[in-house]
Amino acid sequence: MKASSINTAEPAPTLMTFFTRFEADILAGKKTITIRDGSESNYLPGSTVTLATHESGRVFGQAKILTVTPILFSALSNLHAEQENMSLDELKQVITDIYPSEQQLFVVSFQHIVKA
Ligand SMILES: CC(=O)Nc1ccn([C@@H]2O[C@H](CO)[C@@H](O)[C@H]2O)c(=O)n1
Repeated sequence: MKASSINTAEPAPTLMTFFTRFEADILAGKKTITIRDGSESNYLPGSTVTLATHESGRVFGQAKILTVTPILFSALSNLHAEQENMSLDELKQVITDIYPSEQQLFVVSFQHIVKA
């Protein structure tokens, strides 16, 4: 990973937002990773984050951050798709919609621990 990809000036975030449509899968333990760009890659493994909806900021639980791993868009595989509870085609479409033309991404794995 390039040093310039790591934002060392900011403290590790304690809030992680998700589109509301993913809430049920997260609470059911079916979605255990999220894929973010460099600006959202500063999560600290071992830390606990509050989960909230992107649309309204409604808190729906807490999760423990397990790992943060760089990944190129071109290296996304069925393993990632399984952990997102979607097909690889769906996952690539979702990521392209959120992060157009971004190659360098980060897999953030988490364990959902508390329901709000
Ligand atoms: C709301 C917000 O700030 N940002 C994001 C960014 C990503 N995601 C989801 O993570 C996976 C890979 O990107 C897919 O399931 C995405 O839909 C999300 O829910 N919210």
